[in-house]
Amino acid sequence: MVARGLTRRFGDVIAVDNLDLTVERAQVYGFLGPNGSGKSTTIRMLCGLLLPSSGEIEVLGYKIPQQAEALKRRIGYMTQKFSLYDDLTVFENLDFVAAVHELTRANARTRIAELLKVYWLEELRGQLAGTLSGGQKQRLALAAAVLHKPELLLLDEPTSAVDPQSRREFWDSLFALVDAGTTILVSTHYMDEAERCHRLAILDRGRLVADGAPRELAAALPGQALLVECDAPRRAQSALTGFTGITAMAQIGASLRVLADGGDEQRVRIAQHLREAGIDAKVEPTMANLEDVFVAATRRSSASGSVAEKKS
Ligand SMILES: Nc1ncnc2c1ncn2[C@@H]1O[C@H](COP(=O)(O)OP(=O)(O)OP(=O)(O)O)[C@@H](O)[C@H]1O
Repeated sequence: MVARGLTRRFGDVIAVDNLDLTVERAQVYGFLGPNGSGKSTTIRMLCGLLLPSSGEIEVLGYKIPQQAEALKRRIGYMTQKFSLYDDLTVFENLDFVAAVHELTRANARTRIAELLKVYWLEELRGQLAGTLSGGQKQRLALAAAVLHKPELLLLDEPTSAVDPQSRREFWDSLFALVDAGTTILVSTHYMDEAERCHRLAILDRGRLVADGAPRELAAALPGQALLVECDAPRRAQSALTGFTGITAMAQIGASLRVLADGGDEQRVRIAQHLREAGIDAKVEPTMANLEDVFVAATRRSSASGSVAEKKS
């Protein structure tokens, strides 16, 4: 999948701003971004549900939106909102989806039996979908989305309504699909899910602010992540507020995680500043994680956005 200069405006709002993306086959490609950053709008354009204002998209060899109808037969789409019928049973929902995809009766029965087994739905086959738990609904929705064996699966925040155990099981199912050759595009708010993607695009206010493999992104983080250990992390945080070269701070349990520009001299300056404020603290470098990458990328983008706004 390749997108170049992908842009979508809604009136004055630029929901997606000049996005360039390349997604290889049989990978999980993630979109990570805050609310309103353009994840859903991007996914909807990539699967031909929404027209771009400008830009070019090619998915599985089809030009989108011109050949969107042909593409639709080869993709599956699942959103955070449960979009099946509450008053049909698990089996009836899958049977309905099989009819939409025009499977023969015999093929539908074989495929549904397979899906009920793979997604642990056999015992629930006669239960009304509306009475399923969040995790069960999501397994049913995934079964429905892959019923026609799509080559590409687009998932828009599929795990936002389920517990951590169900999320883990859901991701196991995604990797099983990838092993079978499916390409998966998934948007998420969760850092642990983002870490599991082969590659990741970080969006902020419609713009691509970073992309790459999660580990590469963490390794390429400009500046450094520091851990401040002391008796009074809240006091340390307020002492460091406004300190030049600090991008972000967050209290993690009894310590303070600091994202700072520069190298070791900056770490020493921070330790010195805390000492002068009467706080006895150990300031040590720590491994950057994806949350650091996310915070640094979105802060950088806000800073450049405000410069652009001032200029205009
Ligand atoms: N149909 C629409 N009409 C007008 N504005 C829209 C429409 N769809 C999206 N937007 C706007 O476009 C921007 C991006 O929204 P989008 O839903 O793509 O973000 P998102 O990253 O998926 O957010 P969330 O995580 O909250 O789902 C927002 O400012 C939103 O209000």
